[in-house]
Amino acid sequence: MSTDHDAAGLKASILVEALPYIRRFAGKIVVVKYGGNALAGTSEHDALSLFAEDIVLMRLVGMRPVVVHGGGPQISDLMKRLGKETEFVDGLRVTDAETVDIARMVLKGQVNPQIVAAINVHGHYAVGVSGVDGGLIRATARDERLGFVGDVTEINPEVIHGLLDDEFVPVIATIGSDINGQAYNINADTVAGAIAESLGAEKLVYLTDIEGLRRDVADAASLIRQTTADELDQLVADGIIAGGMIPKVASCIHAVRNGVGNAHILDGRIAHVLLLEIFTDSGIGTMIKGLHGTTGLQGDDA
Ligand SMILES: Nc1ncnc2c1ncn2[C@@H]1O[C@H](COP(=O)(O)OP(=O)(O)O)[C@@H](O)[C@H]1O
Ligand SMILES: CC(=O)N[C@@H](CCC(=O)OP(=O)(O)O)C(=O)O
Repeated sequence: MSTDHDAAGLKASILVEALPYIRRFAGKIVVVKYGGNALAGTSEHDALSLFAEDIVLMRLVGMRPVVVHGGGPQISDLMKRLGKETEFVDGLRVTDAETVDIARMVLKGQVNPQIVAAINVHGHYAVGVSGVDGGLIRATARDERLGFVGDVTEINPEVIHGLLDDEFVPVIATIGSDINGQAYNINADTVAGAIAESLGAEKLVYLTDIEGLRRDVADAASLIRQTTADELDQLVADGIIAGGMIPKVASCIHAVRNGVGNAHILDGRIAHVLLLEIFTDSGIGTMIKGLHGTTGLQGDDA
């Protein structure tokens, strides 16, 4: 009997703890980058279902989530099946004409509808778009040695505002185009940051395959719970941020210096990690504090 009461009390206290955050974040835009690795976790279907539940819950309590997704491992899989070699330079996939077609097929044809469908199990919430739709992402070639890898030159967020105003959850595949209609393959981390800035998002959240930033990649105990753009500049200069973490951290630094409230790096493999970050006092993962951001950390400006 008393255990039943304890369990019920715990459930109630979790809901009560969420209340101030539900109030605070009502109407706020949260850009969530869902990496291909998070999607390709041990149990793909379960990981995606849990993620979809979090997005739907955020939307139902009045937040305005925007999903930007990757699909790197999935592009590599198809390339392998087609007998094509994959080559990365500084974390970016060397993209010839055939590879940009493959990237477009995988991102807009496979990963995007998978995420949209998982969200829409719960109702008619999600709409998938690519950066080509509504001229959302204008891009230009980054470096001719990388082929059709794009740098974002401009974000035209009208199509996203339209979807948000109609209460949809935009799900964005990161293919952009130049003024001549040429498609480019763009790193999803970079796009998420640029979109968060253009929307003046309250939060930019990266879901990845590690619990957050570490001072020493090999030491789980060195997790950084809260940091600033200035401190991150130093960690980058010291070579502590490496590999696939570099574009995430660069985007977080840029975003919090350009109007985004806070940025977060979280472990997408943890069940309901988004809810744990947004709706609990303790938060989770690494938070990069912006100038205007509010935090979920106890004793802060809650
Ligand atoms: N300082 C650091 N703290 C945490 N992870 C780091 C750090 N430096 C490099 N990494 C690496 O970055 C990886 C996440 O980047 P990546 O594999 O590209 O993720 P995703 O596929 O989700 O975009 C981690 O698994 C980790 O190995
Ligand atoms: C230019 C470039 O490298 N583009 C990425 C786009 C997908 C992506 O970024 O996916 P993740 O977030 O899952 O890594 C690629 O081709 O893999």
